[in-house]
Amino acid sequence: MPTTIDVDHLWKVFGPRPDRVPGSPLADLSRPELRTKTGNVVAVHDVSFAVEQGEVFVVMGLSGSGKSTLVRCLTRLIEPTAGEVRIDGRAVREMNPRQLRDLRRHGVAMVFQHFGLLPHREVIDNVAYGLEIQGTSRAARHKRAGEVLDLVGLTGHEHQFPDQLSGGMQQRVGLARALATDPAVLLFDEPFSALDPLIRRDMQAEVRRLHAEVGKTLVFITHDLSEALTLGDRIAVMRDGALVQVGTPEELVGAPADDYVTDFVRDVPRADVLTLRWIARPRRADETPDGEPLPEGTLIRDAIPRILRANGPVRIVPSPGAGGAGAGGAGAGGPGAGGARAGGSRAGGSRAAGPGRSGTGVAGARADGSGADLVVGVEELLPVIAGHGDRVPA
Ligand SMILES: Nc1ncnc2c1ncn2[C@@H]1O[C@H](COP(=O)(O)OP(=O)(O)OP(=O)(O)O)[C@@H](O)[C@H]1O
Repeated sequence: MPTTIDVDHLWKVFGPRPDRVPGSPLADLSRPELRTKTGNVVAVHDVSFAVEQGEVFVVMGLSGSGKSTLVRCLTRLIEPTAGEVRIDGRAVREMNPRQLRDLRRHGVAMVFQHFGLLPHREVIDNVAYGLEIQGTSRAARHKRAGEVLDLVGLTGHEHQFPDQLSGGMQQRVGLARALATDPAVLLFDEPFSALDPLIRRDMQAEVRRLHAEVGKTLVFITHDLSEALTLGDRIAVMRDGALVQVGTPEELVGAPADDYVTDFVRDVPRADVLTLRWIARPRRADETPDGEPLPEGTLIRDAIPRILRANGPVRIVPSPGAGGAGAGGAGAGGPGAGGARAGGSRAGGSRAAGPGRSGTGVAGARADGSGADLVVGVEELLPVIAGHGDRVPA
């Protein structure tokens, strides 16, 4: 899969003489120490990652961890202090003002929490705004705006004004406006955090549906873990400007890189996120598997009744199209299901996919040469169902 966004050792330092911080001993100071000593804040701290074409990449972290600054640096809405960003292979920091304008008009669109709609323009003209700036004729831009309004379920509302719509509908207009110019990349900065929970869930479903339909590359900021797990093919967890871990929902929940990530995922029901590959083990010589085998990408939650009913362990087989022991994919039906996309990240703290317990789980079992005869029995299920499966040592 081609890389759409490539971020390489990116820094953003606010305050006086920011250039002196990246790569110097000052960068090792804590945020409060650095602020006291120099008046600087490192909002983005030596961050590297790659987003593949068509991927939904979520950036998650507590308030102040640097999510917004990082995402704004991608199109230089905030000027990075050091490092490189490439979008579709083009070095963003080397772009001149005209190239940068082109990138923002055609290549990358943003959807913000505050919808940023123009209050005195009808919905259709809000959606067509980006096309108008591009110089598209009125008829052509209205035609396109009508198409994307249909895509987000707002046909019939073309001639209303934004304040005549609910918050959820206004955010759909924001989505339609971002889609109208057919950008390759959509950046979402906490777009749904002002919406009430039910509408928020609707909008998350809408984003998943649109993603399946239009196949754009999405970068989505949230501080909400369940939103991250619902939407993300991969999730990058930020703390104090740095990336702590980049991984699939399954990797974050199954193998949190440190206490910060562990705290984030503590209350996630593991059986709802982890798949059978996480707990599969080699069959013992005295065991006879029972019943139809289960694909390794099956969510543990969905396999529980089968495994509990079986007379003996159930054989685990590769998921269709999974390509063997690539344990990085979310697998069939998992949150953020969408194939093995764990590769490509150079983030510090990112773990190899798989359960990390030697001899257990698909990756471990195959790595120790025990062949493909893997099983899951009741004894593997119990720790997960009880909610305290083995914690992976750091
Ligand atoms: N213009 C600025 N000048 C100085 N410091 C800034 C500026 N913008 C952001 N910061 C600081 O950079 C750090 C990262 O801020 P940022 O807004 O990127 O975090 P965030 O994770 O997006 O937070 P939130 O979820 O609250 O929006 C914070 O400590 C913030 O105070």
